[in-house]
Amino acid sequence: MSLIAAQTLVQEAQQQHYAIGHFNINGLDWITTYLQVAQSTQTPLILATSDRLITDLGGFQYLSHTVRFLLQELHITVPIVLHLDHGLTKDHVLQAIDAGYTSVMFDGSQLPIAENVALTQEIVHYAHARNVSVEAEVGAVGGNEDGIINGIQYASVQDALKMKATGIDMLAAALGSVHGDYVGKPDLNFARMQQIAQQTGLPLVLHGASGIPPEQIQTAIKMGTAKININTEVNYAWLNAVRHKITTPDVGHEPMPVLQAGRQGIKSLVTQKFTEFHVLGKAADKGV
Ligand SMILES: O=C(O)C[C@@H](O)[C@H](O)C(=O)COP(=O)(O)O
Ligand SMILES: [Zn+2]
Repeated sequence: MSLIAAQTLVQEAQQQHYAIGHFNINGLDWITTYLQVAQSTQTPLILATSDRLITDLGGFQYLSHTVRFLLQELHITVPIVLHLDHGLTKDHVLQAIDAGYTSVMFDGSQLPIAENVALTQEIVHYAHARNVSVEAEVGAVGGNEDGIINGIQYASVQDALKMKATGIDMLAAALGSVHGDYVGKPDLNFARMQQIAQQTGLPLVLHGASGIPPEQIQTAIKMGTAKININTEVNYAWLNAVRHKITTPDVGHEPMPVLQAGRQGIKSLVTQKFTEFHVLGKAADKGV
């Protein structure tokens, strides 16, 4: 199957109360493992590359060609989206589209809302003419820097409605989630999430989902969250598995057993998240 855009996947997920897993790529092992888990469990998947890592990962063209090649090579038949995560500039977003990405996020969360909306509008025109889905952000997801959480700005209903008018396909409404490790408990504003979901009707995206307890994930899904972004927890799963393997006495000098342990760590975590998001097996349900 070739790559697809995200809009039908997230709309179906929103209607049927499950969420599509968005998993970030941190190297070739992440791509192959994500694809293998998706295929073996018959689960649709969003493969995401964060703009901040594009150069280190080889660039848009390399990533687009590699993913397309692997779809053929691994005989992938389940729906797969290639998504640009946290696109930093309009120029980068258009480059990703031109390289063959099937979904993009423009992250204008640091801009005044009028500028964020205006740039998103231009991106929507360009993307939709090429059947590429668009995600935008209102409010700002927080971050953990040196053990201090900062930068959280709760999204307002007014800003969400302004962003909906651009014609976006899904909305990252920042409501207290944090990228990376949480300090203390996540403090999500579910009342606001419900208002934004009801008044915009858009599938919502939950960023910074690593470390959010399963019961809060279930609440978010019930309220209309249809795409959930995970990076930190996958990377801990990989790191812990690699660390464990490397410190076994008989590890030897071959990298492959260590890399295989890392892949297994990724696989277990992704399978667990698919189950939590109620998306496991959804490609089989549809007879894809
Ligand atoms: O780390 C990145 O650049 C990608 C993440 O921001 C991703 O969009 C995300 O929201 C995952 O959050 P995490 O699970 O808390 O790392
Ligand atoms: Zn994010």
